[in-house]
Amino acid sequence: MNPVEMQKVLIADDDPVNRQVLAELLKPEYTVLLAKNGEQALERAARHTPDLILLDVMMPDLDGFEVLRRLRADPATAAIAVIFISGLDRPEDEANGLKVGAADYIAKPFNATVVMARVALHLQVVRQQRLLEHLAHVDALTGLANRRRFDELYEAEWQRARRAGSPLSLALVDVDCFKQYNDHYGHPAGDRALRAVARMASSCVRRPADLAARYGGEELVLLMPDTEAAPAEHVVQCMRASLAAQAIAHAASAAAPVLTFSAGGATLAEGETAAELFAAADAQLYRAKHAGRNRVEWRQR
Ligand SMILES: Nc1nc2c(ncn2[C@@H]2O[C@H](COP(=O)(O)OP(=O)(O)OP(=O)(O)O)[C@@H](O)[C@H]2O)c(=O)[nH]1
Repeated sequence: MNPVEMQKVLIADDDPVNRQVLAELLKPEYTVLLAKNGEQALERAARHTPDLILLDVMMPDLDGFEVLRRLRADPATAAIAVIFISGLDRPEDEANGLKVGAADYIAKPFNATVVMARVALHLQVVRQQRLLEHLAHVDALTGLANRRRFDELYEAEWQRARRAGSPLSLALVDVDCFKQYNDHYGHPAGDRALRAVARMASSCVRRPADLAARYGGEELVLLMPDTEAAPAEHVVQCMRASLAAQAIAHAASAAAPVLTFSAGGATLAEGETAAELFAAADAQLYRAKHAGRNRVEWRQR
């Protein structure tokens, strides 16, 4: 396996011998990170977001239980799987470890084969969870974020913009005469055309915080936090120019002989709700359609 694809395991144990034994065991298959106390474990977990933490229960200062509690309290580390490794081997210790949220509990002295098998099992679960999360957030046809993902992020970004007083821009992009495109070229060609528009969106929406999502059938939405109206409109114009450069024939379009889209945008105004901003962008899209399509309309302040 390519090392960049290796899953990351953090070993947190105050005993250097244990750390070394576990590290030697795991290194051939995983990227191994080490922490010699609870504070270091929290710091490394926040910085590297490992896929799994092997966490010693009895450590000076912060013990494993407290480390787990703090991991869960921080949204950035809350979902990381934790396996306790502990010298406490009574059934009630094990039950307690599982009760506070560990995925598993391994008593010392541990058996290397069992440790490897359990680590592999839990990392497999982590992989499957990630895959499910990915599938739940991605539109299968275009590979863009789906509407569910947009709805989640839109609400969060709107809250953030209101709190920080930062700009937030939103654009709705709707392919022109797409019904006619499907009718003329067939549904599979329509799907390919939608993918092409989605590629334009991904290549023009470049900032890490930006989001291009498929909102519905032939409609995309672009969410651009910390972006004023002019640069946001520029992104949409970039998309329009990129699509024009592709010159995908659309013989049945009333707008142009090639595939085009109309877009409407707005930038968050003082006191505006998320729903109002969305409605404002939608109203601009309506204007763009009614002014002849193949254009971008942006709400003026
Ligand atoms: N190929 C394909 N077509 C889709 C998909 N989703 C929606 N559509 C089609 O997109 C078309 C949208 O049609 P309308 O809402 O009438 O809009 P339009 O023809 O683009 O007209 P204007 O927006 O006014 O330019 C419908 O024919 C849908 O069947 C999809 O995933 N693939």
